[in-house]
Amino acid sequence: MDFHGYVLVYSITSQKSFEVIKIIYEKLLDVMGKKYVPVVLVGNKTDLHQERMVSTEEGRKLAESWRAIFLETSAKQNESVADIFHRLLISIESENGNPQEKSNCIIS
Ligand SMILES: Nc1nc2c(ncn2[C@@H]2O[C@H](COP(=O)(O)OP(=O)(O)OP(=O)(O)O)[C@@H](O)[C@H]2O)c(=O)[nH]1
Repeated sequence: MDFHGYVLVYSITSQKSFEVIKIIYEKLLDVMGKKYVPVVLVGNKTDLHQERMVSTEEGRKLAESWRAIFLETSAKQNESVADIFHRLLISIESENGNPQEKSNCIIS
């Protein structure tokens, strides 16, 4: 099977999940033998903002260091979930050298 991009999700309420996602990313690059892979980094569970352990800034900085897209979501409240896949597809298209406007992939 051919993989083109990845969605890596951590919980904003868990520092451990944030650390684990870094390890997963490194292993991913290692296995694929690449220096770059299209990734959307997702901080999930924004509805639990009172239990937040990972700041938005930390997530954003990590994504920047990977040249990844960064989003915070609440799967529970279905907030920005469709956006994850839309933006991943744009990132994959761009990696493949296809400009966004030429894409005929539609997500609804
Ligand atoms: N409040 C809240 N809970 C969520 C959200 N997304 C998932 N959960 C809950 O988090 C728990 C773990 O969700 P899973 O989908 O099983 O995620 P997982 O990565 O397989 O979790 P683990 O197996 O615990 O590592 C479940 O109880 C979900 O209902 C969210 O956006 N907000």
